[in-house]
Amino acid sequence: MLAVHFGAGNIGRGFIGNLLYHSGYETCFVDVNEEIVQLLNERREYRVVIADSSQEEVVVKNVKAINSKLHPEQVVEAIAEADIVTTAIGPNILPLIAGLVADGLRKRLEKSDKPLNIIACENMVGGSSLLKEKVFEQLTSDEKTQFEERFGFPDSAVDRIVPNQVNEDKLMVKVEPFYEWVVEDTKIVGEKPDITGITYVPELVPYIERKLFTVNTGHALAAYFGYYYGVETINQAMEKGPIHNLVLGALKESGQMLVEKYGFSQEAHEQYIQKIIGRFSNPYIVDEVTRVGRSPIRKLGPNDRLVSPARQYYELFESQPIHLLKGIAAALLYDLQGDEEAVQIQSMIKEQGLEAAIEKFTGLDPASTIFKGIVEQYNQLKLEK
Ligand SMILES: NC(=O)c1ccc[n+]([C@@H]2O[C@H](COP(=O)([O-])OP(=O)(O)OC[C@H]3O[C@@H](n4cnc5c(N)ncnc54)[C@H](O)[C@@H]3O)[C@@H](O)[C@H]2O)c1
Ligand SMILES: O=P(O)(O)OC[C@@H](O)[C@@H](O)[C@H](O)[C@H](O)CO
Repeated sequence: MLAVHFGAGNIGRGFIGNLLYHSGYETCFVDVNEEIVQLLNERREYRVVIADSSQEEVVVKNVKAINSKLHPEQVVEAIAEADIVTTAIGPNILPLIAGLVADGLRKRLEKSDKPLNIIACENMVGGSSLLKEKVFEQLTSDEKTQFEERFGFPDSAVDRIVPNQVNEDKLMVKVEPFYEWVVEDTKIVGEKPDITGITYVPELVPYIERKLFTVNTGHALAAYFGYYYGVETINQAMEKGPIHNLVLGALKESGQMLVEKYGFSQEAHEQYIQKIIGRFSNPYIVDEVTRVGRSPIRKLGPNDRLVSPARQYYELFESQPIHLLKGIAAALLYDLQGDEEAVQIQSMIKEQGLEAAIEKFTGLDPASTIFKGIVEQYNQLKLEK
C-alpha cells in the first residue's frame, strides 16, 4: 500500500509517517526541502525517539521522497497510484498544493476507478474541507461530479507535540509519548483506511474544537506570555507561576465554553486540561516559545485558538473571558523580528493604530465588548512591561 504524505517536517516524520509505517504503508513524502528529500531517498528510513525517561527509539522504514518544486510530474504519478494522501504542511500552504493534488486526482481518474481519501492533518477547523474547496476551484463541473463520487476529504484532528529538531542526524525526530489522530468517517469514500492509531468519529467539529481550543489555546498563551516575560521554552514558561496561572485560567474559560456547547463531562474535561498542562511541562522536550507562537496572524484569526473560544465564551455566558483576552493581547505584543507575521502585526499597529490591527486580524466588531476588553488588556500589559 502506498501513502503520499505532503510535508516531511516535524509532524509528518514524527507522527503521520510513523503510524503509516506501522500500518503497513510505504510512504512517499512530498516536500520542498531538498536536503530532507535527498536524505530520505538515500537512507529509506529514519529514527523516531520518544521524549520521556525511556528514550525508546523506533526506526520508520519503507520511505522515499519527491521534491515537488523540482518534480511535480512525479507527485502527480504518485497520487494516481496512492492508497491514501495525507498532509502536514501548515494551513497557509494548503491552498498552494491544491493544483498539484487536482492534477494527481485527474490522472488517477484516467487510470483507475479506485476511491481515494485525502486527509489534511493541520491545526485548524476544516483542513481537509479547505483543501477540497481549493482543489474544486480548479475543476470543470463534470470533473466536480466525478471527484465527488471518487474522492473523500475527511476532516481530521492531530495531536502530538513535536518541537523543532536540533539533532545531528537530520532525519531523526524526537516526539512526546502522547498522540491522538481523529478522523471524520462520514466523509470517507470507499473503505476506511486501516491505520493503527486513527480514531474514527461521525462528526469532527467537537474533537477539533476540543483539541484546538485546549492544547493549542494553552500552548499559545504559554508561548506569547513566555516571550513577554523573556523565557525561551514552553516548559520554562510553565514553571513561572504567573504564566502557569494565565494558561490554566484560559483553559478553564475555553473548557467552560466547550463543556456547555458539546455536553462533555466536566470531570473528564478537567482531567484533559491537567494532562495537557503536564505535557507542556515535559522536561524531555525543548520546545521554543517562538515555534509555538509562530504565525501570530494565523493564530489571531477569527476561527483559531484565541479569538474563537473568546467570542464563543462571550456569546454563551455574556461575560468577559479575561484570560483569553489577555492571551490575544499578548499575541498582539509579540514582536519577534524573525517572524514575518509578527513584523506585519507590529507595523500595522504602528502605522494604523491598535484598533485597526485588532479589527483586521481578529475580524471582531470594534463595538463589541470583547474588542474593548482586548484593547484594555493590551494597554495594561504594555504598561506593565
Ligand atoms: N509540530 C507539532 O507539534 C504539530 C502537532 C500537531 C499538528 N501540527 C500541524 O502540522 C502541520 C505541520 O507542522 P510541523 O510542525 O510539522 O511543521 P514543519 O515546518 O516541521 O513541517 C512542514 C513541512 O512542510 C514542508 N513544506 C512547505 N511547503 C511545502 C509545499 N508547498 N509542499 C510540500 N511540503 C511543503 C516544509 O518544507 C516542512 O518540511 C501544521 O499545520 C501544524 O499546525 C504540528
Ligand atoms: O502548529 P501551530 O503553529 O498551529 O501551533 C503550534 C503548537 O501549538 C502545535 O504545533 C502543537 O505542538 C501541536 O498542535 C500539538 O498537537
